[in-house]
Amino acid sequence: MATLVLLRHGESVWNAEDLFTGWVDVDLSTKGESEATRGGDLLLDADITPDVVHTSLLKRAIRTANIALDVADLLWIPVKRSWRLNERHYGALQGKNKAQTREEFGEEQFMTWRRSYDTPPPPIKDDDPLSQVNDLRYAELPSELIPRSECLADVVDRLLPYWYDSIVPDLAAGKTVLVAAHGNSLRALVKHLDDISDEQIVGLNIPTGIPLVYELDDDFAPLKRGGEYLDPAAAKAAIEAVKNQGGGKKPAAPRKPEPKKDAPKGRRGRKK
Ligand SMILES: O=C(O)[C@@H](CO)OP(=O)(O)O
Repeated sequence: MATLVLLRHGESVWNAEDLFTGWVDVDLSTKGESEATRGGDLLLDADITPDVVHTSLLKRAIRTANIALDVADLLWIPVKRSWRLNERHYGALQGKNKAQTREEFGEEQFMTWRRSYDTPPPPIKDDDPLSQVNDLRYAELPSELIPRSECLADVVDRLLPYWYDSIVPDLAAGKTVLVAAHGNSLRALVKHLDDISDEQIVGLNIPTGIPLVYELDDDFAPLKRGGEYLDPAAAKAAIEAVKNQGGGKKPAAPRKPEPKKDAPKGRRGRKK
């Protein structure tokens, strides 16, 4: 048996402004820092002591992990970072306001870009100031691996090699693993862990800053599907808030007005 803790970063300054973020490296808001602190408190209260932390290359996840681990006096544990845990690349939508995008393109297109499994937003151009092609932290990645836009299926494809090659070996060694990442990279991981269908994953949202704990069996499958949030009531409310970003399903106020293959099924910790 192994313990896996998933932690979405605390609220970022762009979450607070309702902007599509993706690979843009924005910082935590003050509220996000408090959420990260509470994440650390929740780990302490639950007596969960991570042995190793895996983060993306983006500071909102890195700082969330640091703040939470500092609370637990665990800043010293080994850390591994990978672009494969980054947020979904939001393509040309990066930096755009969600509510305005919804208003401009309509609810259906907005939700297709935001939550459909296999439709990526329009690609970002390489000369766009919000493109990551010239970002130093990806300098060793072949240019074709740097996304210009991603749907969730793309995230599953790029995340799973890291799951198998880096996270599973830590779990197999009996370590309690903390993964500090992002709404959509964690949705991709949860889809894999809980074997959620392409249709069902559309409705799954991950709240900021609340640890989600999975106990895994010897095949790295969850003993309890969906795991357990350390503060279930707060998680429920926060999930609704994520769902409703950009105006959600609420009626609009009167104002101006190629398929990807899913991850192969089977044992979750084994390469197929
Ligand atoms: O903007 C983003 O990068 C993500 C996460 O904040 O947003 P969404 O929940 O709309 O996919």
